[in-house]
Amino acid sequence: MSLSVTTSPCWAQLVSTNGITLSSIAAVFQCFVTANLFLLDDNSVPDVSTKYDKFDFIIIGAGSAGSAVANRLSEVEDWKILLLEAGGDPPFTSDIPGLQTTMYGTENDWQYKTVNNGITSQGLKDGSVGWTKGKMLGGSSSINALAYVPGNTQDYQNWYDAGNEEWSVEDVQRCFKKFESLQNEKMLQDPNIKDVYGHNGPLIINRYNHTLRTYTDLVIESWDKIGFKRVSDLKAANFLGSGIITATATNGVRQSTNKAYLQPIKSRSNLVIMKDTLVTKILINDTLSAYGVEVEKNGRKKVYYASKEIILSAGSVSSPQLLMLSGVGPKEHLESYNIETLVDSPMVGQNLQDHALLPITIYANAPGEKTLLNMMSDITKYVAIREGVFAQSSVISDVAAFYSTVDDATYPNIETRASIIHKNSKTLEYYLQTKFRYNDTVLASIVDLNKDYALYLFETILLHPYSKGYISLQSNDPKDAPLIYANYFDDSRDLDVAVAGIKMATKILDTPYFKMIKAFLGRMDVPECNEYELDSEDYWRCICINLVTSIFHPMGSCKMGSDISTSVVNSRLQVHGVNNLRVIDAGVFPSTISGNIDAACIMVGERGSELIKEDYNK
Ligand SMILES: Cc1cc2nc3c(=O)[nH]c(=O)nc-3n(C[C@H](O)[C@H](O)[C@H](O)COP(=O)(O)OP(=O)(O)OC[C@H]3O[C@@H](n4cnc5c(N)ncnc54)[C@H](O)[C@@H]3O)c2cc1C
Repeated sequence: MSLSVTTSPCWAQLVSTNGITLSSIAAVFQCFVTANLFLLDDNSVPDVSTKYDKFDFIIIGAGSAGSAVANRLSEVEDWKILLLEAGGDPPFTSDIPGLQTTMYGTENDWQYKTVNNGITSQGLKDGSVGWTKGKMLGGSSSINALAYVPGNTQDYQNWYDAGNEEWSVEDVQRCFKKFESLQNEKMLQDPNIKDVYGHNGPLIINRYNHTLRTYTDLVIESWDKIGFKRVSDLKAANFLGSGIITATATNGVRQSTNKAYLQPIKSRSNLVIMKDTLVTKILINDTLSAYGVEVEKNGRKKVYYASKEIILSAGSVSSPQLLMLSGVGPKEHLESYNIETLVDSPMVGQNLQDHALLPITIYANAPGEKTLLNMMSDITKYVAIREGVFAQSSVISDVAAFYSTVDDATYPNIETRASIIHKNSKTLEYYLQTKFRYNDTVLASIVDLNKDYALYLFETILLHPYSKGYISLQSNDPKDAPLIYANYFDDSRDLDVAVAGIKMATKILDTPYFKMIKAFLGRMDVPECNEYELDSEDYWRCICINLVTSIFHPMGSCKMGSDISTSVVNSRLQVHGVNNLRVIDAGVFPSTISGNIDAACIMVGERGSELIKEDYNK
């Protein structure tokens, strides 16, 4: 194996002082990159400092939605567009699906944490939930877990029925198809699947050639037996049932919105992309019209002006923060930080929703252990042909079930994802630490059982929680992260749904495959829960309260709606009370989506761009 001879110093990085971790694996890849043994796509944009300070449109944030907006608006040749992004180029680990979690806690992550409320998530470090968010070109689409889930049509019917007339199901579906490019040959051969996807858009969607397909198929077969009916494609089945999720990846490489929307147009002469540029304030004049932004780049402050509009696409956490710092928000709150209130907009930062994640840990005697040699061959395989475990999302597999705790419902309220982890996994501890932040006791209880058994970690996700949180300022300094009050289980109905959903999912233990592999439920060591019988309702209530985390889907904090007392933007995404200012990101979702929300964010970027073009007859 020539790689092992020429790269022996690289292999030495594999075992760090903490054993083999995903970080040490990333270090091996880095070594190959440095030695020019591993060719990468160019995901960078040149670092410009433009001499111009006047543009037609300024877009704040080059994330999932903002990248789409930058691309679509700069199609109009006589518009000059400035795209401002606080982060830089994505690291090479962004391209490699299996190294996704190695970006958590780095400069490419905003590293937000929720405020510890002393009640929920007490089995996590500091009682606070990590809210990872991408800080780079492509935003969170460059760090996310790559699941492509456009949601159930009822989600968008709900938006429309709430009075948001620009968001009919037909318009929304047209916008999804506009950016999709399905490239899975098997799926394309089935007309029922082919027809529900777009084929000529910028974002490539495919399925993984998953290394654990034998096991994931058996999980789907088992779900089918407990009533989560197997479907041939989840989008075609309107995200009800179980099956394989498509991914924003192809041939082993992530397809972020940076790759899909920005790289192909980075040399457009009417578009300036400025990286490492933090927007600190939106400037609004006496007639309540937004006309510019203050930024900070390399410690220097500067102002840029927009003659037409400013588009805020900084994501659900930063967008409300920037609005408040700029004088648009709840008056009393702004006054408490000595910020002059230009528009008293009470809903800014309110209505925050997230998809809560609850774990189920099932152990079994298959799949077996991976050796060091297996792991070296995994790395070699990816470097050589972009296949194998690093060509697929970190630990989580690509199968999911969407179901309802209400009998015969056609609208799912739970998504469950299966992570299948080899016995005595070398990377499980790192994964649990970085993604879930479990405290040492909880962590040890999961990792210890995995020493002798494979782990089936089912992530139970609450799709439509009633609980709502909010975002408020910590100070009037734009560099201070805002305070995030997630309020998981604030509404007790959510706990009922979560426990009912988990009880439905654990029925999988009674299916033939799980019996064959002698599967059993493992106890997660949370002292408050240890008095309860395993798998009892009380046990699950206690686990849900103590171990609730996030699947990183904050939405709704700049809600779309008809008036300023109940929402932040109107149906055309214009900020109530301010001229020339729109929000286009996950913040505007008026209600939750049945699944992972990246696709919906990109769709919002596409639809928002259409609305802007309509307003200027372009
Ligand atoms: C770890 C993780 C895993 C996820 N997994 C999935 C998944 O598998 N499937 C799925 O569908 N969804 C997933 N999501 C969710 C999804 O990726 C996000 O909801 C979506 O990308 C959000 O899009 P957005 O445009 O609202 O914001 P973002 O994509 O977060 O973009 C906001 C951008 O604005 C920039 N910005 C913020 N503040 C400023 C400022 N003041 N000045 C300049 N720039 C600023 C940020 O750096 C960022 O680039 C995941 C998210 C995370 C974080």
